[in-house]
Amino acid sequence: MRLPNMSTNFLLTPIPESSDQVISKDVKLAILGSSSVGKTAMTVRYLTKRFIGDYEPNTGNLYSRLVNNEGEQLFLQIQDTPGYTQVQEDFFQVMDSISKCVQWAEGFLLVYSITDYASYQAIRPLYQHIRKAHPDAKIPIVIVGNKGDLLHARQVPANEGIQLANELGSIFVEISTSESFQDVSDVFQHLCKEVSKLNLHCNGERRRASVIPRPRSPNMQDLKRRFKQALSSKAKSASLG
Ligand SMILES: Nc1nc2c(ncn2[C@@H]2O[C@H](COP(=O)(O)OP(=O)(O)OP(=O)(O)O)[C@@H](O)[C@H]2O)c(=O)[nH]1
Repeated sequence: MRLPNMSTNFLLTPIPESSDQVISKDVKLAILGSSSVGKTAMTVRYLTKRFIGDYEPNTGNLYSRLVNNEGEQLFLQIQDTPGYTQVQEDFFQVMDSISKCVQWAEGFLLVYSITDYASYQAIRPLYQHIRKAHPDAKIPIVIVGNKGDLLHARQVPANEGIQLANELGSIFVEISTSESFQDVSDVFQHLCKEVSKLNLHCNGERRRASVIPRPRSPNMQDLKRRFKQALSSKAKSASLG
Protein backbone atom coordinates (compact mmCIF):
# COMPACT_ATOMS: atom_id res chain seq x y z
CA MET A 1 0.00 0.00 0.00
CA ARG A 2 1.36 3.44 -0.92
CA LEU A 3 0.69 6.27 1.46
CA PRO A 4 -1.01 9.18 -0.25
CA ASN A 5 0.90 12.46 -0.46
CA MET A 6 4.16 10.78 0.30
CA SER A 7 6.97 10.48 -2.17
CA THR A 8 8.78 7.21 -2.65
CA ASN A 9 12.51 7.09 -2.30
CA PHE A 10 13.60 3.61 -3.22
CA LEU A 11 16.93 2.64 -1.78
CA LEU A 12 16.06 -0.70 -3.16
CA THR A 13 18.02 -3.89 -3.22
CA PRO A 14 16.69 -5.86 -6.20
CA ILE A 15 14.62 -8.90 -5.30
CA PRO A 16 16.50 -12.00 -6.52
CA GLU A 17 14.88 -13.93 -9.35
CA SER A 18 15.15 -17.31 -7.72
CA SER A 19 13.58 -20.19 -9.62
CA ASP A 20 11.67 -21.82 -6.82
CA GLN A 21 11.54 -19.39 -3.96
CA VAL A 22 9.48 -16.31 -3.23
CA ILE A 23 9.94 -13.75 -0.46
CA SER A 24 7.22 -14.30 2.07
CA LYS A 25 7.53 -11.57 4.66
CA ASP A 26 6.88 -7.88 4.47
CA VAL A 27 7.79 -5.72 7.43
CA LYS A 28 6.33 -2.22 7.53
CA LEU A 29 7.89 0.23 9.96
CA ALA A 30 7.28 3.91 10.59
CA ILE A 31 9.54 6.43 12.25
CA LEU A 32 7.75 9.24 14.08
CA GLY A 33 8.74 12.23 16.16
CA SER A 34 9.06 16.00 16.21
CA SER A 35 11.03 18.02 13.68
CA SER A 36 14.81 17.68 13.55
CA VAL A 37 15.12 14.81 16.02
CA GLY A 38 17.05 12.80 13.42
CA LYS A 39 14.41 10.53 11.85
CA THR A 40 15.83 10.82 8.34
CA ALA A 41 19.40 10.62 9.58
CA MET A 42 18.58 7.40 11.47
CA THR A 43 16.82 5.79 8.53
CA VAL A 44 19.55 6.69 6.05
CA ARG A 45 22.23 5.60 8.52
CA TYR A 46 20.61 2.19 8.84
CA LEU A 47 20.18 1.71 5.10
CA THR A 48 23.51 3.10 3.91
CA LYS A 49 25.69 2.91 7.05
CA ARG A 50 26.55 6.56 6.47
CA PHE A 51 25.75 9.56 8.60
CA ILE A 52 24.84 12.42 6.33
CA GLY A 53 24.66 15.70 8.21
CA ASP A 54 21.97 17.73 6.51
CA TYR A 55 18.64 16.95 4.95
CA GLU A 56 15.81 18.99 3.54
CA PRO A 57 12.85 18.94 5.94
CA ASN A 58 11.21 15.70 5.06
CA THR A 59 7.66 15.48 3.74
CA GLY A 60 7.50 11.71 4.07
CA ASN A 61 9.70 9.30 2.18
CA LEU A 62 9.14 5.59 1.86
CA TYR A 63 12.32 3.53 1.82
CA SER A 64 12.33 -0.12 0.73
CA ARG A 65 15.02 -2.68 1.19
CA LEU A 66 15.58 -6.41 1.34
CA VAL A 67 17.23 -7.21 4.65
CA ASN A 68 18.49 -10.32 6.29
CA ASN A 69 17.40 -10.60 9.90
CA GLU A 70 18.97 -13.53 11.72
CA GLY A 71 18.87 -15.64 8.58
CA GLU A 72 15.39 -14.58 7.65
CA GLN A 73 14.91 -12.52 4.51
CA LEU A 74 12.51 -9.62 4.89
CA PHE A 75 11.16 -7.04 2.52
CA LEU A 76 11.46 -4.02 4.76
CA GLN A 77 9.64 -0.76 4.16
CA ILE A 78 10.34 2.26 6.35
CA GLN A 79 8.05 5.24 6.26
CA ASP A 80 9.88 8.39 7.32
CA THR A 81 7.27 10.89 8.47
CA PRO A 82 7.27 14.66 8.57
CA GLY A 83 8.23 16.06 11.96
CA TYR A 84 5.50 18.04 13.59
CA THR A 85 5.07 20.81 16.08
CA GLN A 86 1.69 21.79 17.38
CA VAL A 87 2.08 25.37 16.23
CA GLN A 88 3.02 24.83 12.62
CA GLU A 89 0.74 26.05 9.84
CA ASP A 90 0.29 22.69 8.15
CA PHE A 91 -0.28 20.86 11.46
CA PHE A 92 -3.54 19.23 10.32
CA GLN A 93 -2.06 18.13 7.01
CA VAL A 94 0.92 16.63 8.82
CA MET A 95 -1.35 14.91 11.35
CA ASP A 96 -3.39 13.49 8.48
CA SER A 97 -0.38 11.87 6.86
CA ILE A 98 0.83 10.66 10.25
CA SER A 99 -2.58 9.06 10.86
CA LYS A 100 -2.43 7.21 7.54
CA CYS A 101 1.04 6.05 8.35
CA VAL A 102 -0.03 4.86 11.80
CA GLN A 103 -2.76 2.73 10.21
CA TRP A 104 -0.36 1.27 7.69
CA ALA A 105 2.68 0.38 9.80
CA GLU A 106 3.23 -2.74 11.90
CA GLY A 107 6.06 -1.44 14.09
CA PHE A 108 7.13 2.01 15.24
CA LEU A 109 10.18 4.01 16.22
CA LEU A 110 9.22 7.01 18.33
CA VAL A 111 12.20 9.34 18.28
CA TYR A 112 13.03 12.37 20.37
CA SER A 113 16.23 14.32 20.74
CA ILE A 114 17.88 14.37 24.16
CA THR A 115 18.66 18.04 23.45
CA ASP A 116 15.00 19.02 22.98
CA TYR A 117 12.56 18.55 25.86
CA ALA A 118 9.53 19.41 23.71
CA SER A 119 10.39 16.54 21.37
CA TYR A 120 10.35 14.22 24.40
CA GLN A 121 6.93 15.54 25.40
CA ALA A 122 5.61 14.72 21.92
CA ILE A 123 6.24 10.99 22.44
CA ARG A 124 3.27 10.25 24.70
CA PRO A 125 0.59 11.68 22.34
CA LEU A 126 2.18 9.84 19.43
CA TYR A 127 2.16 6.64 21.44
CA GLN A 128 -1.51 7.13 22.36
CA HIS A 129 -2.33 7.78 18.71
CA ILE A 130 -0.80 4.43 17.76
CA ARG A 131 -2.58 2.57 20.55
CA LYS A 132 -5.89 4.10 19.53
CA ALA A 133 -5.39 3.04 15.92
CA HIS A 134 -4.48 -0.53 16.92
CA PRO A 135 -6.48 -1.16 20.10
CA ASP A 136 -6.25 -4.94 20.02
CA ALA A 137 -2.80 -5.46 18.59
CA LYS A 138 0.46 -5.68 20.50
CA ILE A 139 2.20 -3.37 18.08
CA PRO A 140 5.98 -3.29 18.72
CA ILE A 141 7.16 0.20 19.62
CA VAL A 142 10.65 1.38 20.49
CA ILE A 143 11.23 4.79 22.06
CA VAL A 144 14.53 6.29 20.96
CA GLY A 145 16.39 9.17 22.59
CA ASN A 146 18.65 10.34 19.77
CA LYS A 147 21.67 12.67 19.63
CA GLY A 148 23.27 10.94 22.60
CA ASP A 149 26.60 12.49 21.61
CA LEU A 150 25.39 16.00 22.48
CA LEU A 151 25.69 15.52 26.23
CA HIS A 152 26.61 19.17 26.87
CA ALA A 153 23.21 20.20 25.43
CA ARG A 154 21.15 17.53 27.15
CA GLN A 155 17.65 18.59 28.20
CA VAL A 156 16.15 15.14 28.77
CA PRO A 157 17.77 13.02 31.51
CA ALA A 158 18.13 9.37 30.53
CA ASN A 159 15.97 8.26 33.47
CA GLU A 160 13.00 10.23 32.08
CA GLY A 161 13.25 8.20 28.89
CA ILE A 162 13.39 4.97 30.89
CA GLN A 163 10.48 6.05 33.08
CA LEU A 164 8.28 6.92 30.11
CA ALA A 165 9.05 3.65 28.36
CA ASN A 166 8.29 1.67 31.54
CA GLU A 167 5.02 3.48 31.94
CA LEU A 168 4.01 2.91 28.33
CA GLY A 169 5.27 -0.65 28.32
CA SER A 170 7.71 -0.24 25.49
CA ILE A 171 11.43 -0.53 24.96
CA PHE A 172 13.74 2.44 25.37
CA VAL A 173 17.18 3.11 24.02
CA GLU A 174 19.40 6.16 23.92
CA ILE A 175 21.64 6.36 20.87
CA SER A 176 23.75 8.65 18.76
CA THR A 177 23.00 8.28 15.08
CA SER A 178 26.08 10.29 14.21
CA GLU A 179 28.44 8.16 16.31
CA SER A 180 27.16 4.61 16.12
CA PHE A 181 25.88 2.74 13.10
CA GLN A 182 25.68 -0.38 15.27
CA ASP A 183 23.24 1.15 17.74
CA VAL A 184 20.98 2.37 14.94
CA SER A 185 21.13 -1.00 13.24
CA ASP A 186 20.31 -2.83 16.50
CA VAL A 187 17.15 -0.74 16.94
CA PHE A 188 15.87 -1.48 13.44
CA GLN A 189 16.84 -5.15 13.62
CA HIS A 190 15.07 -5.55 16.95
CA LEU A 191 11.90 -4.00 15.59
CA CYS A 192 12.03 -6.13 12.42
CA LYS A 193 12.32 -9.24 14.58
CA GLU A 194 9.40 -8.23 16.79
CA VAL A 195 7.14 -7.43 13.81
CA SER A 196 8.12 -10.63 12.09
CA LYS A 197 7.34 -12.65 15.27
CA LEU A 198 4.01 -10.92 15.64
CA ASN A 199 3.09 -11.64 12.01
CA LEU A 200 3.79 -15.31 12.59
CA HIS A 201 1.63 -15.29 15.65
CA CYS A 202 -1.22 -13.35 14.03
CA ASN A 203 -1.36 -15.60 11.01
CA GLY A 204 -2.25 -18.41 13.39
CA GLU A 205 0.20 -20.72 11.74
CA ARG A 206 3.93 -21.14 11.89
CA ARG A 207 5.28 -20.35 8.49
CA ARG A 208 8.21 -22.67 8.08
CA ALA A 209 10.70 -20.08 6.94
CA SER A 210 10.98 -16.71 5.33
CA VAL A 211 10.79 -18.33 1.94
CA ILE A 212 7.93 -20.47 0.77
CA PRO A 213 8.65 -22.93 -2.05
CA ARG A 214 6.53 -22.33 -5.13
CA PRO A 215 3.85 -25.03 -5.51
CA ARG A 216 5.15 -27.96 -7.51
CA SER A 217 3.35 -29.47 -10.49
CA PRO A 218 0.82 -32.16 -9.47
CA ASN A 219 2.20 -35.56 -8.66
CA MET A 220 1.04 -37.80 -11.55
CA GLN A 221 1.30 -41.04 -9.56
CA ASP A 222 -0.94 -39.59 -6.90
CA LEU A 223 -3.45 -38.34 -9.46
CA LYS A 224 -3.63 -41.81 -11.13
CA ARG A 225 -4.15 -43.52 -7.77
CA ARG A 226 -6.96 -41.12 -6.83
CA PHE A 227 -8.58 -41.55 -10.26
CA LYS A 228 -8.53 -45.34 -9.88
CA GLN A 229 -10.02 -45.06 -6.40
CA ALA A 230 -12.84 -42.85 -7.68
CA LEU A 231 -13.57 -45.26 -10.55
CA SER A 232 -13.70 -48.33 -8.29
CA SER A 233 -16.02 -46.66 -5.76
CA LYS A 234 -18.32 -45.66 -8.64
CA ALA A 235 -18.30 -49.22 -9.93
CA LYS A 236 -19.12 -50.50 -6.43
CA SER A 237 -22.07 -48.18 -5.97
CA ALA A 238 -23.37 -49.08 -9.49
CA SER A 239 -23.26 -52.84 -8.66
CA LEU A 240 -25.05 -52.22 -5.33
CA GLY A 241 -27.75 -50.21 -7.08
N1 LIG B 1 24.93 15.58 16.77
C1 LIG B 1 24.00 14.84 16.21
N2 LIG B 1 23.23 15.35 15.24
C2 LIG B 1 22.28 14.55 14.70
C3 LIG B 1 22.07 13.21 15.11
N3 LIG B 1 21.06 12.70 14.38
C4 LIG B 1 20.64 13.67 13.55
N4 LIG B 1 21.38 14.79 13.74
C5 LIG B 1 21.24 16.10 13.06
O1 LIG B 1 19.97 16.64 13.37
C6 LIG B 1 19.46 17.38 12.27
C7 LIG B 1 18.07 16.90 11.93
O2 LIG B 1 18.16 15.58 11.42
P1 LIG B 1 17.03 14.99 10.44
O3 LIG B 1 17.37 13.56 10.21
O4 LIG B 1 16.83 15.87 9.27
O5 LIG B 1 15.77 15.12 11.41
P2 LIG B 1 14.24 14.75 11.08
O6 LIG B 1 13.67 14.25 12.36
O7 LIG B 1 14.14 13.84 9.90
O8 LIG B 1 13.66 16.20 10.76
P3 LIG B 1 12.32 16.62 9.89
O9 LIG B 1 12.62 16.31 8.46
O10 LIG B 1 12.19 18.08 10.17
O11 LIG B 1 11.17 15.84 10.43
C8 LIG B 1 20.46 17.20 11.14
O12 LIG B 1 21.30 18.33 11.09
C9 LIG B 1 21.25 15.97 11.55
O13 LIG B 1 22.55 16.02 11.06
C10 LIG B 1 22.92 12.69 16.14
O14 LIG B 1 22.83 11.55 16.58
N5 LIG B 1 23.85 13.56 16.65
